[in-house]
Amino acid sequence: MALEDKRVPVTLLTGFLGAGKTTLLNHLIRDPEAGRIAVIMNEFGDVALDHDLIETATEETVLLQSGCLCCAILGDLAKTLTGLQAKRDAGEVGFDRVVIETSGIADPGPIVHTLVTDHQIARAFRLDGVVTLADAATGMTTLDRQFEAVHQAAIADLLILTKTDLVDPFDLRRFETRLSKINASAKRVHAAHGKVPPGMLFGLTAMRGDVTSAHVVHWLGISTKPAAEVPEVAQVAKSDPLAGLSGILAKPSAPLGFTPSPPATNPRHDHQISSASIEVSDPIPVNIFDAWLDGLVALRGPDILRMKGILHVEGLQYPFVFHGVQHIFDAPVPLKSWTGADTTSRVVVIARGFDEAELNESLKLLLMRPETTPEPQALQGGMMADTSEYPF
Ligand SMILES: Nc1nc2c(ncn2[C@@H]2O[C@H](COP(=O)(O)OP(=O)(O)OP(=O)(O)O)[C@@H](O)[C@H]2O)c(=O)[nH]1
Repeated sequence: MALEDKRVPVTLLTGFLGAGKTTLLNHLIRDPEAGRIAVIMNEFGDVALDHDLIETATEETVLLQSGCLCCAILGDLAKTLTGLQAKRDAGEVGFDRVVIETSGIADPGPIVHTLVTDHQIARAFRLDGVVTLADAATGMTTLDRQFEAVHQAAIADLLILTKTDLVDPFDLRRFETRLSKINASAKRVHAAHGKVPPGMLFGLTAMRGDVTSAHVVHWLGISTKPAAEVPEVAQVAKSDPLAGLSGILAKPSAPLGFTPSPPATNPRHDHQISSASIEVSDPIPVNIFDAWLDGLVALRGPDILRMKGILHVEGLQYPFVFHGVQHIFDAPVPLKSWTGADTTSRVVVIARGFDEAELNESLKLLLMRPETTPEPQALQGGMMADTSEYPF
């Protein structure tokens, strides 16, 4: 039976300058179906305009000003969240969830890191999803010019296209295609002037112990085709599974065949973004997964915009869902109530500066099988070493 996660869900609402975040938020907080929401807003610059534009339907609206949330005032976010929690515990305010509206130029990565790694925050709050608004009218140019906008799209669980009324269907399709190349796993919807049913914005990640397999597959956004049916993957699985593994592992300077990141020559274009996914039908030995992950993170950590997946580990009865941004991972969540015979692991990676073939090749390492696999509990270090107990 899965333990109920009682922490307050936090939605990160991001999107480039003028994408329509405040417009959407105004609709949201007026919608009775959205429940009680505490809003944290961040504006970059001296004039706190958005704060004035937000109607006072929420019990608690906090403005974080004079700096960008993703850099200068990350510490303020931690203080604000813990302050909100203290007021809630004291019965001074009531809210069931928090929405953080980032400034338009914020890189959402560091904010996600803070939500996940700050122990005080993570005790009371959990990331419920990243919602990114993409302006269909100006989005193409913004993606060309601003890497923050590319990262905002890449990290999203849900992409909301705004201002679709201002573009013709052909341009809209081109924009959608571009977004799908940056982040194939995010669901995409259109919103006219910020009108989105609240239910669509919430419960986006599968980082909860009580999720269903359908929810996980939806969150990962990849097909449910078994690995054996994917010709390229099946071929690798059948070739000598250990060929190269020990050799690769014996070369710590280039573990698992990854090459160190080349210096970014033009970080402002999303053609440097690639994504890849894999499905592995049989449980993965924990040391294979740890070796793959360690190698990827050690050499290419800063380039990993997002990684998520469900993992069936050899020797464990139930799978885990995991989620990482760059080298930082949420505590993996064991799905103890998982039922059914499906043991397919699914992993999705969105990265910068990778050749897509290289990314696919690295994922195929998850199909390798050593002759003997240590018990998961016996392993030291690595992601799985910390996951034997549900932390909440
Ligand atoms: N035509 C059209 N305009 C929209 C739509 N959504 C929002 N807008 C307008 O876009 C402008 C910017 O919207 P905001 O909600 O302030 O955008 P924001 O993302 O909060 O902006 P920043 O805080 O500056 O980053 C406003 O004038 C909105 O009325 C839409 O679907 N269609």
